[in-house]
Amino acid sequence: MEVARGLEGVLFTESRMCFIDGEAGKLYYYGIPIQELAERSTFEETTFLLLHGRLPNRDELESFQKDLARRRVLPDHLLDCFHHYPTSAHPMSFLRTAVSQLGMLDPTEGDISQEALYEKGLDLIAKFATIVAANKRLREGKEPLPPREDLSHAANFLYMASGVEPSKEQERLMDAALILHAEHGFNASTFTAIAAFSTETDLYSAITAAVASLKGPRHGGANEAVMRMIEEIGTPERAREWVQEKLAKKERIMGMGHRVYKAFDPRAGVLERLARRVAEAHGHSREYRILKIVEEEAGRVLNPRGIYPNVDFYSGVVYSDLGFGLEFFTPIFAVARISGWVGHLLEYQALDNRLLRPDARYIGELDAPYVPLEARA
Ligand SMILES: CC(=O)SCCNC(=O)CCNC(=O)[C@H](O)C(C)(C)COP(=O)(O)OP(=O)(O)OC[C@H]1O[C@@H](n2cnc3c(N)ncnc32)[C@H](O)[C@@H]1OP(=O)(O)O
Ligand SMILES: O=C([O-])CC(=O)C(=O)O
Repeated sequence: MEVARGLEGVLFTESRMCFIDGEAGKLYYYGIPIQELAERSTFEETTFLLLHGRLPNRDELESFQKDLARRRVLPDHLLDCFHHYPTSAHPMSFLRTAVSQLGMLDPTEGDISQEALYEKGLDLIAKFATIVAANKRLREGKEPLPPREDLSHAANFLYMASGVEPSKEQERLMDAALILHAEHGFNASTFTAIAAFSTETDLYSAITAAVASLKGPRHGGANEAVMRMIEEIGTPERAREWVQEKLAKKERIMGMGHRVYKAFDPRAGVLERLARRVAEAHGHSREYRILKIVEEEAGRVLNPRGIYPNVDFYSGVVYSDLGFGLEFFTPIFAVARISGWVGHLLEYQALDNRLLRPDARYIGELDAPYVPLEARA
C-alpha cells in the first residue's frame, strides 16, 4: 500500500457540509457559495445552516438567535477561576483551558447522544465569544463584561471585548469574518475533533483537542504569524527584499499555501476586499500595503507552484481595525470555527461513527535482542 503522507488525498468518511474545489478556488457550505454567505448571511444563520443542513425560515432564525443569546453567560465559578489564570498565557491556551473546565462543570459531561451533543454544542458556540472577550478584558486589567441578549452574536462579541457598542459597519465586518472562518471541511482541527470524538470521548474533550490543533502556526495560528511577519518587515519599502531573502533561505511565507487550494483561497479574496476597505477608511494602510507587496513578490515564485494567499493572510488587518491585538487573531478564528466543529461531530456521529485509527508502514527492526540494562553502552 502507498503511504499517504500527511493523509493527503485520503477519504475517510462522507459529508454534505462543505465542498472545496481546490483547483478552481471555490468553497460552498451545504452547496451555498461562500461569497453569498459572507455578503448576505449572519453568523447565527450560517451556524444554523451548519448544524441543520439548511437555511432557517424567519421564525426558526429568530428562536435560534434567542436561544444562542441566552446561552452566552458563563458560570460564576468559571469567571472566578479566570482571575487565577495567568494573564501572560496565550489566549488560545486560555480558551483551551476554559473549554476543558466547562466540561468539568457540566454534570452530564459524558452524555454524547445526538440531542445532548446538539445542546452542549450550541452552548459552546454561544460561550466561545464570551470566553475570548473576557480574556481580552482581563489582559487589559479590566473586568469581563456580561453579555447582552439584545445584540447579535457578532455585535455582542465586539461589545464584550471593547465595552463599546459597535457600529453597524463593524458588526457587519465581524459577521463576515466569522462566516468566512466557520467551516472548512476536514482541516487539521476538525479532523482532530473527529478523531478524539470517534473514541466516544465527550464533546468538551474533543473541542479542547480541536482548539489545541487550531493554535498551531501551520493552521489557525498563521493569522498571528502573518501580523508578526508584517511587524518584522516594518515598512512597505522593505517588503520585496524581505520576501526574496526568505524564499532564498527556503523559508515559508506565512498566510500562503494550502493543502487543498492550488488557486487563490476564495475567503482570502473576500478578506482582501474587506482589508482594503478598512485600510482606506481607517488608516491601516501600512499593514495592507506590506501584504500586497508580499503577495505580489512571493507570488512570482510561489503562484506557479500553486501557492497563494490563504484565509489567514488578510484577516489580521480586519481584526486590528476592530480593536484586537494579534494574540487574539487565532481565538477569533476559534469563535467562528466552533460552529464547524460541532456540525461535523453531529454529522460524523449520525453518518459514520467509526473509530479513527490509521496505520503506518513499519520500517523498524523485528526480533531485536533485549539487552539487559547492565550490558548497555
Ligand atoms: C486556516 C489554515 O490552516 S490555512 C493554512 C495556514 N498556514 C500557513 O499559512 C502556514 C504557511 N503555509 C504552509 O506551511 C503550507 O502551505 C501548509 C502547511 C498550509 C500546507 O502545506 P502542504 O500541503 O502540507 O505542503 P508542504 O508543507 O508539503 O509544502 C510543499 C512545498 O511547498 C512549499 N511551501 C508550502 N507553503 C509555503 C509557503 N507558505 N511559503 C513558501 N513555500 C511554501 C514547501 O516549502 C514545500 O516545498 P518543497 O517541495 O520544495 O519542500
Ligand atoms: O482546510 C484546511 O486545511 C485549513 C483551512 O483553510 C481552514 O481550516 O480553514
